[in-house]
Formats: sequence, structure tokens, C-alpha cells
Amino acid sequence: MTARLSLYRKAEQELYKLDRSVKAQFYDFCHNFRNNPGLPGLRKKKLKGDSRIYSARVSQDYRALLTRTGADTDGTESWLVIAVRHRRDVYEELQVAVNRVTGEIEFVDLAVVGDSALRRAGITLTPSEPEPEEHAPKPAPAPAPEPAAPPLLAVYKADQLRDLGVAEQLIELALTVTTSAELDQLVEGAPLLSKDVLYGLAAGMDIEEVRREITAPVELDQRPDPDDFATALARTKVTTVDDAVRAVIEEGDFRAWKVFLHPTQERIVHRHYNGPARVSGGPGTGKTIVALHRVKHLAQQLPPGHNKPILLTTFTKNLTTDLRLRLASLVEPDLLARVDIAHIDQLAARVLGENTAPGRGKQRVYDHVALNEMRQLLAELDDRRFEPEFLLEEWEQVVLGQSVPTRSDYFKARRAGRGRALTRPERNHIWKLIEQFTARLDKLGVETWGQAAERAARFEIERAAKIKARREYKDEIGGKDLIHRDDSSGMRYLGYRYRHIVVDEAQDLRPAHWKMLRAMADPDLPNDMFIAGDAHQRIYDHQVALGALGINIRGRASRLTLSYRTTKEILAEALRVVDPKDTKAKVTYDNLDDGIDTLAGYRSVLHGPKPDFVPYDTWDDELAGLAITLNSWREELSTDETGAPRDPSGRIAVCVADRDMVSQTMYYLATKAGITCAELTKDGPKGDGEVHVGTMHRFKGLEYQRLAIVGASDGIIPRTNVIDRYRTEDPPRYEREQRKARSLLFVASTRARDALTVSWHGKPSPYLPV
Ligand SMILES: Nc1ncnc2c1ncn2[C@@H]1O[C@H](COP(=O)(O)OP(=O)(O)OP(=O)(O)O)[C@@H](O)[C@H]1O
Repeated sequence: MTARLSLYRKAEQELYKLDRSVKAQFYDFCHNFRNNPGLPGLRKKKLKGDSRIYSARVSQDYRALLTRTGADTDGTESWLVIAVRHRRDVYEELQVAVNRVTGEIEFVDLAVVGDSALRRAGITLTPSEPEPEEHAPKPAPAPAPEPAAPPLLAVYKADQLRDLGVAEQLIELALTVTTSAELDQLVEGAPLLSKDVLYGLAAGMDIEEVRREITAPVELDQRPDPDDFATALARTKVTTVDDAVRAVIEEGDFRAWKVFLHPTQERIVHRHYNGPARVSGGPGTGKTIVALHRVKHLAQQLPPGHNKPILLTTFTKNLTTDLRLRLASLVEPDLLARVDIAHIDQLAARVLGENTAPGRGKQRVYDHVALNEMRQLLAELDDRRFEPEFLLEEWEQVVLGQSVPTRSDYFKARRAGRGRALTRPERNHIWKLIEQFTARLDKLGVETWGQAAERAARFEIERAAKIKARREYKDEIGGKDLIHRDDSSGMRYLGYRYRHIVVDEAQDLRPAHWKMLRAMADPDLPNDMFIAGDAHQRIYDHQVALGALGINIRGRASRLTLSYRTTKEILAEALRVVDPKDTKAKVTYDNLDDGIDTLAGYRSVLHGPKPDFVPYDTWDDELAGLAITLNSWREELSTDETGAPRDPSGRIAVCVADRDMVSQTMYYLATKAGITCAELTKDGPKGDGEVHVGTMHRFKGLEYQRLAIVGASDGIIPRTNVIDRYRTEDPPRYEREQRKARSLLFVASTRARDALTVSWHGKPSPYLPV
């Protein structure tokens, strides 16, 4: 009799941490077990508490815990290894069960739950192989009775937790925990769904929210049969134990990078969507991971070919590089070759290149160049009726944003969110100025990236219209090919550029980008667009309502709430930046459509030190303080957990408000503190200096082990000298500027994984929670 063995994913993760020798013994064990699961040397025996779990001998000290999941007609048995652990940590009460919500096999480990919680719930664990008396650890003296604190989840009933999918064995325990430290301990060995639900409730989500955001996305249509382990196994993420896995494990931590998606993430990745879908969620909740896994999932479904029917795009060049690296570690080269990875401006430039005769292209310039031109134009005309910034924005957001072609269209254009109303004569005057301004840019042979995006969108929309017309014509003539029709224009070969488009950092794309993307994929096919973004992290002024741009995400929007990057301590402070307690300052954020998004239930499973908030008198003092902090971080990160030397380069970063401060900081650190720096540019870090330094904008989408935000002073965040005049002149703009500055600080502070220091000189920024 032989056996097929699978490995529960938590067991796989645990396995990486074991000594090399134990790993090798485990694979010998697997080999023997697969050849003959009844081999006496395996010393297989049932645990007393749950008749479904067996313990078997891997080595003198280690045991494999297994459950039988079925047998083929030829007698081959299927077994699932649910854990590999030291015999001391095997106890009789271990249980496996089929989760009533997800239908997956799950395993609850009570060994990691704190004694106090177990005692309160009246649970005693019986060691499966008691140590002989003389070796047994002396029982700890009974602690003094604790003062009765109210349970954290006192308002909930067992049935409610059960319905939400919390594992049966954890329910009573969860209702007795009194501190968040106890809850952390409880969920450490818990199945992922239980962990998500309990953290959600503890973070203040109500039952309905948890049901909607966490349980419903992973719920089966029908209650699963609790005894049908074979079917449950098919739903459970496992690794089949074969010889390839042996090689991988023996190579060491080769797969330590592997991220096991949480149930909510998993469901979002693998769902079939009948149209564009969107995933939102606070920083570090895994939106990018989900987007990358989505690309992998879509690539796996493609028919064979050599083209690139999937587009993966994001806002900036350095993020594109990062996406490419991460995707390459996730998919095989042949699948990677089916994905076009390009940032959004690069795509627009490509479209324009295709549609422009050689030598006729324009140079693309950033907005500050355009603003200068606008200033000069107004100076030459001696026209002071409108501020140059106002005119440039009016042009960007109203004229370009809505593709307003003529003056009479501009008279009718919607100007929602633009602040002060304009009379007809004023609109007339502005239109004239904008005409002069665009003629001026034209003459210089330049265009802004905004203009380029608009033109690219127009070309793509025309292209899509041709594809549609061609299809309609084909339908009319009964599906025949269009051999004779408009062959000259290449229409015969025209098709949508992509089958699937996946967008990351979606909150910052311009309306024109969305129009272009929409026209690049067939709107009649499912799974056409997958959009990941968070409006709380919008740091450019490009607000959009996807629905109005032909991208309808209704019914296909999901939210992630658990942060895997930032510690609870950092998150708590960062949240106060965008969600201030002071209700006067209450700020709202959109959901990339016409609704509102919140960070309700946003939480972390990680713990670390509280962030430091440090005041200084002067900028020089602040830089000197920064050097001390960086030196001690550098020292601490120069060895790993085992004490072996490690290169701390690229693990530490300094974030400042503007380019001048970047130069000053780098100069100070290099000349006065002997710390080498690499500036974070559009293309990523420049050079191989050990500490990365950049403006807040450059930190979007990145993460660092330790981060210092310096110069977070009043007047700098936000730049009061720039935005103060809008306070009375243009209050909506003032609001928008404030919101952007808040989001910048929020993005910056959520880049830190383990440690965050925020400092300022003079008065602190009003957005800091100090
Ligand atoms: N299921 C998971 N298990 C372990 N780690 C995870 C998981 N999902 C995400 N992470 C880790 O959390 C971190 C943040 O993930 P990711 O960059 O995808 O988040 P994000 O939501 O895109 O963040 P941001 O909005 O700040 O850019 C990464 O280090 C990632 O590897």
C-alpha cells in the first residue's frame, strides 16, 4: 500500500524554520511514508483528543502530525501533514476540522495560546509524550490571580463568531481574552480566516462589516460536509510532497520569499469578474501582492502564444521596475513573457509614437515648465485677472480633463470641485488665454504629460471606435472576414491591444489615462480590468470617478483591511494623520468612483516599538540628531538575528518634503557623519549609498525596515507660503492641497516596517499626532 502526501501550508512555512538535519529527516520520513504508510517504524498513533489526528515519528525528537483525507479505489491513501514539531509540543487535544464557511481543512494550535487565556477558558493541554519526571520542566509557580478585566470581545456571542468562520476550538477562548496581547497570542496558531475575523472585530469593525469584507468573499454557496475530508482537501491550499519539494527545501530558504495569500486576498485574485474590478485598502494590505498574483492567475489561463495580452501598469517608472522584479520571482519566464509591464506615461508615449510621423514628435515637459510659460505669457500680456496656477489647473482639469474642444463647449463645461464659479465673460477670457498658452507651447515644440495623455487617449478611443465599427460590419455581412474593406488603413488587423489590464497605484492616474486604458481592452470581455489603489494615498491632483470614464466597477469592488507591512504602533499614529480625532478637521476620501472610502477595520498583526516624535530647535540640530539615529540603526542592522554580519544598505531611508532638503540632508550625512546616501529618483535609488534619501513623493509604493521623516515642521508640511492664499481665494483648492499634504505624510509614515522616527524643527506640522 502506498500513500500520497500533502503539506498543509502552515506546516510548509514552519518547515523552513527547522534545522537542516530535521528537514532532511522529514523528507526521509515522507519517502518511507509514501512507500508504506503502515510501516511499523513510523510508530503512527492516534491522538486521544481528536481521532482524526495521528502522530508519527520523524526522528527521535520530532513528530509529524497527519490526518487521513481519503483513499483511491486502488487503495492509495491520501494523507495531509498538518504540522511537524518537537515531541514536547505535541498534545492530545490537537484538532483538525472542516471550516463551515470556507470548507477548507483547518488546524488549530492551542500550544501557542497563552496560559492565562487557556486557564480562563478552562482548557488543559495533555502532553502526548510526557517527559520523564527528571527532565520535565518545573511547572511555573501559579501567578497571582489577575484582576478581572472585561473580555475584549464581550459584546459578541459564540454563534456570531461561528457564523463568521472562527474555528470552533477558538470561539470560547476568543470570548475570554482580555488584552490585545492575549489576542495576538491566540491568533498566532489560528487559521487565517479566524485571525482576520477576530482582528477585524477587535479593531472595531461591526459584525456586518466583517461579514461583508472578510467572511462573504470566502464563503461557499453551501455548508460543507464536516466529515468529507477528501472534498475539503481539494479546497485547501497544500503542497504535494514530491521529490522536487525535497530539493527545494534542502536548498535552504529558497522559498522563504513566498507569500501565502490570505483567504480574502486569495478570493480577490482568483475570482471571475464580468467587468472591471477594483481592490482598495490601506497601505501594506497587499494590494500590490494581489495585483501581481492576479497577473499570474490571468497569465496561467491564457491560450498558448507569443504575444503579450496582459498589461501590468502603474504610475511611475521606479514602481514599474519593482513590479517587474516581484513578478519575475512569482511566475515562470514563459508566463512573464506574456506580460507587458510599462508605466502609464510610457504607454501614452508609445501610442503617440505610433501615431506621429518621424521627427514630428514633441518634447514632453513637466507641469512646472508649463507654469513658467503661463507666468511669462501673463506678464507679457500684463494680465492679472487670474493666477497662473489657477489657469493651468483650469486647463488641466476642465479643458483637458473633459476633452473640451471649443469655446462654446467650455461655456457649458462642468467645473465641479473647481472652487469659485465663473461668469460667461470670465470663461470667454480664460478660453482666450488658454488658446494663447497652448499655441505658445506648440511653438516651443513641447507638450505637458497631461496633454500627451489626452492626445494618446483620443488616438486610442478612435482606434477602439474603428474596432467596434469593424465588428458591427462583420456582423452585418454574416461574420465573413473583411478582406475587401478598408485594407489600406490596416483595419483588417485591428484588435484591442490587451486582453487583461492590471493597474497598481490607481489613485494617481489622470482621467485621460483611464480613458486610454479603457480603450485598450475589450469592454465586452470579462476580467478586462483589475484596479488596485487607495484614495488615502493620493498625492497628485488627479481625482477621478471611474464610472464616468466608462469603467463600471459596481458590484466588483473589494477591500483589504489587514496590513502586513506596518506595525500596530506605527499604524495607529499614521492613521491619525488622515483620520484626525478632531472632528473639525474630518477629511473624507473617495473610492475612485462617486462613493466614499474609509479605512474602517484597517489593522495590523505586527508589533514593534512606538514611533518616535522628536522636536528640535533648528534644522542643523535636526540633521545632527538624524545622523545619531542613522548610525545606531546602521549598527543594529549590521548583524542578522543569528549574529552573522549583514549589509544594512537599502534597509534604511530618510524622507523629506522637497528636493532642497534632499540635497541638504545628503550633503550633511556624507560630509559630517560619514554616511553614504543614494538619492531616490524617478528611476529608483541612484548609486549604491547605504541610506536612501528622497522626497515623500518618491516613497510611494516602497517599504523600508527603518525610516526617518525629517523636517516635518509647520510651514513645510503643508507649504503654507504656497497654499495659504487659497484659504480665502479658493477654499476648495485649499482643502485639496491640505488633503494632498496629509496623504503625503500618511504615505511616508506607512513605508516603515519596523521603526519610524518623525522629527521637526520649530513647530510641528499640524497633521502630526503630537
Ligand atoms: N498574505 C501575505 N502574507 C505575508 N506578507 C504579505 C501578504 N500580503 C502582503 N504581504 C507583505 O506586505 C507588504 C505590503 O504588501 P503590498 O506592497 O502588496 O501592499 P500595498 O497594499 O500595495 O501597499 P501600499 O498601498 O502601501 O503600496 C509586502 O512586504 C508584502 O510582501
